[in-house]
Amino acid sequence: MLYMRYLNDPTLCMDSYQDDESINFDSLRERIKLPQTKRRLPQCLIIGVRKGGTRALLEFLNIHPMIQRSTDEIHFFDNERKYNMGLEWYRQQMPYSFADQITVEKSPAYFITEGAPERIRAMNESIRLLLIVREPVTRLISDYSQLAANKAKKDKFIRPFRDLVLREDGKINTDYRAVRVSMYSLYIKMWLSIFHRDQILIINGDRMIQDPYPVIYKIEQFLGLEHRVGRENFFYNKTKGFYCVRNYTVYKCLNESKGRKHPTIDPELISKLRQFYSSFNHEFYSLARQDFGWPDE
Ligand SMILES: Nc1ncnc2c1ncn2[C@@H]1O[C@H](COP(=O)(O)OS(=O)(=O)O)[C@@H](OP(=O)(O)O)[C@H]1O
Repeated sequence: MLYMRYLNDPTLCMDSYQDDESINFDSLRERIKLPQTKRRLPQCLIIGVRKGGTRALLEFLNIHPMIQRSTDEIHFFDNERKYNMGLEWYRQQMPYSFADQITVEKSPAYFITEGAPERIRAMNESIRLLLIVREPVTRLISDYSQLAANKAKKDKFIRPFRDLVLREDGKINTDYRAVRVSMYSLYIKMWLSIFHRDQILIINGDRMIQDPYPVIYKIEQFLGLEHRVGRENFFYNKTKGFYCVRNYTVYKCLNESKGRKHPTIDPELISKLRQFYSSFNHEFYSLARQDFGWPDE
């Protein structure tokens, strides 16, 4: 009965980064299927951007009792093999939910994948999309830090940031994927050609780091949800240097792969990168109908 209450009230579930002593609600939900629940295709997707704060956003949203989220990134719409397994396979990857709950999945690669918007529209043309972006140079450095950390784990050689982002002639190396991902205007165009602007909420990831509460409040409105996530659900953890979440049972921060220390980059190179992104940024503001105010140099 106690578990029934926990399972019925997902405000009590902050399961993706639970420690060993806590109850793992995701796995419990998998084992105890409540009557009236079933796996449903997502009605809301976090489409990106990589290193924008997608995991924090998903976990913050998961505090809401009317939201159920897929803990894993499914990569259904950006992976041919998975896409060919069909929508029924995708549905099976989703958590159990009640009919009035909203299922959310996040895979940051969707944002940059050609064809993903068409595939998503074919699943649900009235889907709600969340895109969280960060200042493009910060995002690039974050992306590099992740790739460097992965190489370090495998004892592989890590090329310096400068060598990857600059070509031999000193121009910005747009062949480097991490550089390209921050050229947001290129990708938002393909989404806006498929979806109505009102179906996409674009979130400022740098602001969410400073104060997650208003961001989640806005998303509650966007998704037509009752306001249920309060300021009291967030607390700033000095050691982590980021906001973490709490409710009746949980007091948790994202794991160490989120909020990595970034390498120090030569300010001249930062300035050069900002200049490079400037025209893409202004085009993005105009398409997004939102001025993010990112520095032009
Ligand atoms: N509350 C909270 N806790 C920890 N980290 C936070 C939080 N809010 C935003 N962020 C930022 O999220 C960055 C990782 O972004 P993603 O989760 O989108 O990364 S990924 O694309 O899924 O790998 C991560 O980037 P790095 O700082 O480079 O690690 C964080 O800056």
